[in-house]
Amino acid sequence: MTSTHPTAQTLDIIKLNVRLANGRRLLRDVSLTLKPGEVRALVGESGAGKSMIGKAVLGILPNNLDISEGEIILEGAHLNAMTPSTRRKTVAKMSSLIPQDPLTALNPVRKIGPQITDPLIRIHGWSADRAMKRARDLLDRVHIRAPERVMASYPHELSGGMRQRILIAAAFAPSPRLIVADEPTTALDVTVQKQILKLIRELQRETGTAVLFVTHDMGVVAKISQQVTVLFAGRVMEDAPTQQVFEAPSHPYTQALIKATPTLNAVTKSFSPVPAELIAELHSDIAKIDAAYDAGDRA
Ligand SMILES: Nc1ncnc2c1ncn2[C@@H]1O[C@H](COP(=O)(O)OP(=O)(O)OP(=O)(O)O)[C@@H](O)[C@H]1O
Repeated sequence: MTSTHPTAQTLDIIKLNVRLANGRRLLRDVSLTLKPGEVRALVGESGAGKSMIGKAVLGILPNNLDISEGEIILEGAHLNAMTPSTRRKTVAKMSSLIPQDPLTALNPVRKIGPQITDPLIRIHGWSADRAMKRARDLLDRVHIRAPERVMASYPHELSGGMRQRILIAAAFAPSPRLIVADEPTTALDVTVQKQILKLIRELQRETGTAVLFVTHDMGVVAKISQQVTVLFAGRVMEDAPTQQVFEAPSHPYTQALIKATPTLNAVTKSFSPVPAELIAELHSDIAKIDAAYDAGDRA
């Protein structure tokens, strides 16, 4: 049977490498897929390259970093083959970001309303009325009381939890195919974190939007995702269904991450940090892989 779609995936990342100008690789042959309606967690400790994958997909890598090799295919569109301006428009139409820090993500001198409606009008070509109605509906859906009053407020007049709800509403408003959620609960209080996670999960299920969910917390992985990519130093250590990862983690680093998560081990209180010897061993393996890769480049 032939399909009219060039790919059945929402997102396909194939052997993605990101380098610094001096040649040092920060992402190393990262491959992953995201099916429509799926949540894939990207998990690993600080510096693993989780955010960088999200930024590479959205085309917002810092200027000093380059995609040196690999493919990013969003809804069948080969992003790396596009001109920067076509790429920007394609990504803006198909995807949204829920950022880590809601305060810096919002413009402090603009009211909330236009910050939600402007992209709907500018990028998606909606009428002002349609955009206003959608903003009101979504604010209501994320449990913001008095949406009209909130839309007329400035970001500093609202709590951190409310600001993050607003960004969740804004991300879901255009019904994107993909949402990148970059540690969306890290900057919030623990009780607010739980509510925000629940909200993202509910909206994701209702809308069927595929989500790439960046987190350092295996407890969050267990709650939100169906698939997991475990990263260490810009390299995929394990890629498997979430349930399988918790029942039978195959990589020692995944096993160590699970043991190191207090919320997963709250009953036994037997959590322990990722062993330094394991980290050293993984770094040494990666140095060998990099040397072989660079030798291949020079050959
Ligand atoms: N603009 C940059 N220039 C140089 N190195 C960078 C730059 N941005 C990130 N890095 C490095 O790339 C690696 C991956 O960074 P990234 O932010 O993706 O990590 P992360 O897994 O999201 O960690 P965290 O949870 O701390 O944000 C890190 O070693 C980081 O220091």
